[in-house]
Amino acid sequence: MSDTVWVSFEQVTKRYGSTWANRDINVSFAPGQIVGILGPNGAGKTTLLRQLVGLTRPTSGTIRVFDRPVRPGQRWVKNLIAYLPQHPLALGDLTVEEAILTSARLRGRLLADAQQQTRTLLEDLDLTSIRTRLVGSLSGGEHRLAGIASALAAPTPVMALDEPTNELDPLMRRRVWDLIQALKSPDRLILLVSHNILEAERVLDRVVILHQGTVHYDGSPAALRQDAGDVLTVTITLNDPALDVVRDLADHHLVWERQNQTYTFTAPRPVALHLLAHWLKQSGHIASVTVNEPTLEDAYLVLRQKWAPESSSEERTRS
Ligand SMILES: Nc1ncnc2c1ncn2[C@@H]1O[C@H](COP(=O)(O)OP(=O)(O)OP(=O)(O)O)[C@@H](O)[C@H]1O
Repeated sequence: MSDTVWVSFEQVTKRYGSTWANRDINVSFAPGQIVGILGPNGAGKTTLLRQLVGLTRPTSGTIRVFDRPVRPGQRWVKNLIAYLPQHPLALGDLTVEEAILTSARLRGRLLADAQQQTRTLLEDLDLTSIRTRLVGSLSGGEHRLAGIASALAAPTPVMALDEPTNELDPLMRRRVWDLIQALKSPDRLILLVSHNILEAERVLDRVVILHQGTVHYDGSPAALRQDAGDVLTVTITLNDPALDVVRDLADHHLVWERQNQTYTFTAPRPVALHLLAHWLKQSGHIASVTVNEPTLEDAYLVLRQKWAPESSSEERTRS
C-alpha cells in the first residue's frame, strides 16, 4: 500500500441542530485499499460520504481530495469520485441503459467505449431484460443495481459506495461484491458503507467504525478481531423450549440472534464455555451445538457492546 494520502478529513464536524452527525473526524485514506465505513444506524456514515462528494457542507473542518479542498457544487469532485448514494434519485427519468451510458459519458468515456461498458454491465448485473425500463419505475433491488451499474460505468480513482448491496438478493449481492473486489487496484481507493459486515469482510482491507459521529475504530479487520479479545461464537439449537437460554444470555449481558429455536451469540471464551457446560448438563433439551471463531461481524458486535454497554443485553434480528 502506498503512503500517499488521496483523501483526508481534517477536524470535520457536521451538526444538525443539537445532533452531531460527524464530530471531529480526522482520518485519511491512501490508494490501493477497500475501506469499510461501518457503524450503527445514525452513526454518521452517509454524512461522511456526502461531505466527501460535496453534497453536504461540513459545519467546520476541511476535506481534501488529492490535496484540494472540497467545496459543495464543484464539478471536479464528480470527475474523481463515483458516488453511489444510499437512496439514488438521479437519472429516474432515463431508462436503465440510458442511465448507465449517460454516467459513463459524463465521466469522459468515448461513445463506443461507453456503449461497450454499458453492455457488459447490463449482462454482469442481469439487467439486460429491463434495460428499456425507466429507472424511476424499478423495484428497490433493481434500482440499486442500476445505481451500481451507473457508478461502475466509468470507474474513477476514488469510489464512494453507500450500502452497495442493500435490497439485493443473495446471488446479486455476491456478484456485486465480486465486481467491487475486481475494482481493487493500487491506483484506486474504494470507500464503502455497509451493514452487511459478514459479506463485506471478504473485500475489506481496512475498517473505520463510526459511533455517534466519531471514529471509534480504525484498523485492519484482523486487528479488529484481536481487539474483540478471546471470544467464541456459539450456535445452539434446542429441541425443547423449556431450557431458558434467553435468561442465561441476558444474565451475562450478551447479544443474541434467534431463529425459531436456534440461538447464536458471541461471548468471551470462559463465559461461552461456562454457558455450554451449564446447558449440556441438561442435554435432553439440546438438538445441536456448534462453536466457531468469530467473524468480523461478531467481533464488531462485541466491541459495540463495550462502547455502548447500556444496550448490552438484547435480541438482535438477523439482517
Ligand atoms: N438532513 C438532515 N437533517 C437533520 N438531521 C440529519 C440530516 N441528515 C442526517 N441527520 C442526522 O445525522 C445523524 C447521522 O446520520 P447519517 O445518515 O449520516 O447516519 P448513518 O450512519 O448513515 O445511518 P444509517 O446506517 O441509518 O443510514 C443521524 O442522527 C441523522 O438523523
